[in-house]
Amino acid sequence: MRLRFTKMQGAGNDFVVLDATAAPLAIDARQMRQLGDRRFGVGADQLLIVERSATPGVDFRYRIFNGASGEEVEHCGNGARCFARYVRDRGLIERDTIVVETVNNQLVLKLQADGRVTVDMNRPVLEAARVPFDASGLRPLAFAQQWPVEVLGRTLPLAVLSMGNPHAVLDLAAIGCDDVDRAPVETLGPAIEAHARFPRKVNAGFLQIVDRGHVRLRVFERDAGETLACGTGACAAVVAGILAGRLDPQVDVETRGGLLTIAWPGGEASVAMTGPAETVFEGEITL
Ligand SMILES: N[C@@H](CCC[C@H](N)C(=O)O)C(=O)O
Repeated sequence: MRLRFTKMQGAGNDFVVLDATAAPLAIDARQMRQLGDRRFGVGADQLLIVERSATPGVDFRYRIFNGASGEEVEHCGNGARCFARYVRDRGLIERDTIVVETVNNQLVLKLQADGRVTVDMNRPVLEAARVPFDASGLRPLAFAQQWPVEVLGRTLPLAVLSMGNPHAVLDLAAIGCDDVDRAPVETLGPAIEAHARFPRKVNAGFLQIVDRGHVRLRVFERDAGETLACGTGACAAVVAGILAGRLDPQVDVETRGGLLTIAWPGGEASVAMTGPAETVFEGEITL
């Protein structure tokens, strides 16, 4: 099968985007992995399939797959911004405000005059069971979403929450690390990702708080390894920092691939994420 694709990136988190708005696309997990493969395919952290939506008031549906596993996932913040740029640049919609549904959510996206995209990421889910996180036998730490979790022989205070997909955030101050570049992402990342308390695995965030409005973040993503940025991970880290009383309601998140701005007033309010989204190249591949 020959397939046209668009390669995009949002803060260095990269995507292969496929257009299924005119006709359905039948791609299996093996073909997904081939598209995601950086040597035998195009190469991407995630693959996005754009479809029309049948739901009244919703413009599109977009599906997200991790490139390394070919598994479908619930949410992708950087992907959402690239999706918005994609449908607008291709003339699939004329409006600057777009409503899209994912497998478990509806999102509202807004293209800004400066080229960035703002996504209403909905409210964070803090109930452990809904992350999902198995908290049996554990007592929460000072904040309801923070749990003492045994990882590689040490107890880590992990903030556990869902942004539609599962996240565990480690404030590096808790392990005496003051520079995210020296965080033990390669060792703790895979151990947290596959920890038995997360039945659907988890994205592991490593947070350095610079000041109340500025953090640095690395994320070891579920089924993707460390990426240059993770949009849902940035939202999860800021929510965790705000709930811990360590961050203001608006925070600049410095990732290895670029800057994301996250705002959350707290409570039942939505998290807003603003950041870049760009097309890198287009092409055709035989699968
Ligand atoms: N890069 C993403 C998240 C992609 C999905 C994640 N790996 C998962 O399995 O949940 C983002 O920008 O949010």
